[in-house]
Amino acid sequence: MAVDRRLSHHVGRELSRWLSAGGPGRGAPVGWLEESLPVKTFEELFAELQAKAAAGTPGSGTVAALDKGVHFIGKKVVEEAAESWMAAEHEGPERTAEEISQLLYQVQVLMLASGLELKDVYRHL
Ligand SMILES: N=c1c2ncn([C@@H]3O[C@H](COP(=O)(O)OP(=O)(O)OP(=O)(O)O)[C@@H](O)[C@H]3O)c2ncn1[C@@H]1O[C@H](COP(=O)(O)O)[C@@H](O)[C@H]1O
Repeated sequence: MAVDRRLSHHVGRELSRWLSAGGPGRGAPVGWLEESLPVKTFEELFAELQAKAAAGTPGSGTVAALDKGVHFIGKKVVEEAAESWMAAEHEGPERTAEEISQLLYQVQVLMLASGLELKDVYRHL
């Protein structure tokens, strides 16, 4: 079930990005979709999550997670860290990258739940 939900989240996110990028184009070359997908950086994702948290955006998984609190979010961080580790050992680089992206997302949600901004963390790097 976890894999189904993750796949559905991934497909939905990619479809939404594809539509934002203009959807199907006449004569689009093979591979156009993959190559035209915008890349979301760590900073851009954090700004997006901050804005959703501040607005209490309806339907946002981030807002729902923040409502559940640090204990719930902390467990998600540990879950995604373990899945990243397992993917790195057994599932190859593509799956590892996917799991790490989810780990980075959950870490950002934990930062928001803790009242931290990027600069608060960056100064320790
Ligand atoms: N990168 C992510 C991302 N990675 C994981 N998740 C969610 O984090 C949750 C936990 O992921 P799992 O795959 O572990 O979930 P699960 O185990 O299948 O299910 P449960 O643990 O929830 O039962 C799921 O609900 C995922 O959908 C994410 N949710 C959002 N983002 C990004 O955050 C942005 C804002 O999202 P919203 O706040 O939902 O609009 C999006 O545009 C995305 O870019």
